Amino acid sequence: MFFLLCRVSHAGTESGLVVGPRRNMAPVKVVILGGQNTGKTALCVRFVTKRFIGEYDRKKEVTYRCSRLVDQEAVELEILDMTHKSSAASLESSIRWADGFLLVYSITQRLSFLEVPQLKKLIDQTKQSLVVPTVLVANKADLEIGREVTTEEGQKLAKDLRCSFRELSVAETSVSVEAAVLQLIRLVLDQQHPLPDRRSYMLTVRHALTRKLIRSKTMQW
Ligand SMILES: Nc1nc2c(ncn2[C@@H]2O[C@H](COP(=O)(O)OP(=O)(O)OP(=O)(O)O)[C@@H](O)[C@H]2O)c(=O)[nH]1
Repeated sequence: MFFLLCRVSHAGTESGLVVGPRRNMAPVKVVILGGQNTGKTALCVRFVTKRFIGEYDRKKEVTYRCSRLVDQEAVELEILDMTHKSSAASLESSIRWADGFLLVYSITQRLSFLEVPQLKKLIDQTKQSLVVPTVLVANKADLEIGREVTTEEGQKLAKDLRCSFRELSVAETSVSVEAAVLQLIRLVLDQQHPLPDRRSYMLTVRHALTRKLIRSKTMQW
């Protein structure tokens, strides 16, 4: 039997690496959203356990907890796996809770692809932001014979919706799943705590604007 609530620890001084100071002590909160049977649970389980388990007896939302080393920082993760049956209220509160999103569709189900823009709109509206860390995941790439959505369509949609894009097969390998989730974590961390050079750029812009404002006020007086 598979345990729905897992804790897998990969943090610490794995491989003798020195873990640097954390940019973020709070867990990074991720929600997985998408249409029915797109492989959301399979993706969560693959990420947490590295295993692909074909069928799941799951009727409600499940939160997985684990940790990872991301760029030599230990990061705690909470991943909420939504079902396609989740109520609108629960969907909205989950979106409010999350820091980042994995939007999953299946390349063999065009309908799941067509549902993505609506979900992204709901995320943007609920978060009241157009820069919400999001990775669009095109799953089931192993089922080429049943493909209904091209890679180019996926890439274009991701660009239109301001998301990163990954086409992968949860069934085939855990490497691409790991890469997709880590990409999302980096997007979240970078948004929460911009890199020093980006921060100093922002400060330069702010100082320049302040100087301009002071000068224009001085001229008015
Ligand atoms: N061939 C293939 N099958 C996959 C892949 N990922 C998931 N599946 C299968 O797709 C089916 C649905 O997977 P789930 O993970 O239960 O999908 P879900 O999105 O969580 O489903 P809901 O409960 O409807 O929300 C299962 O039979 C999985 O084994 C994949 O990459 N390739």
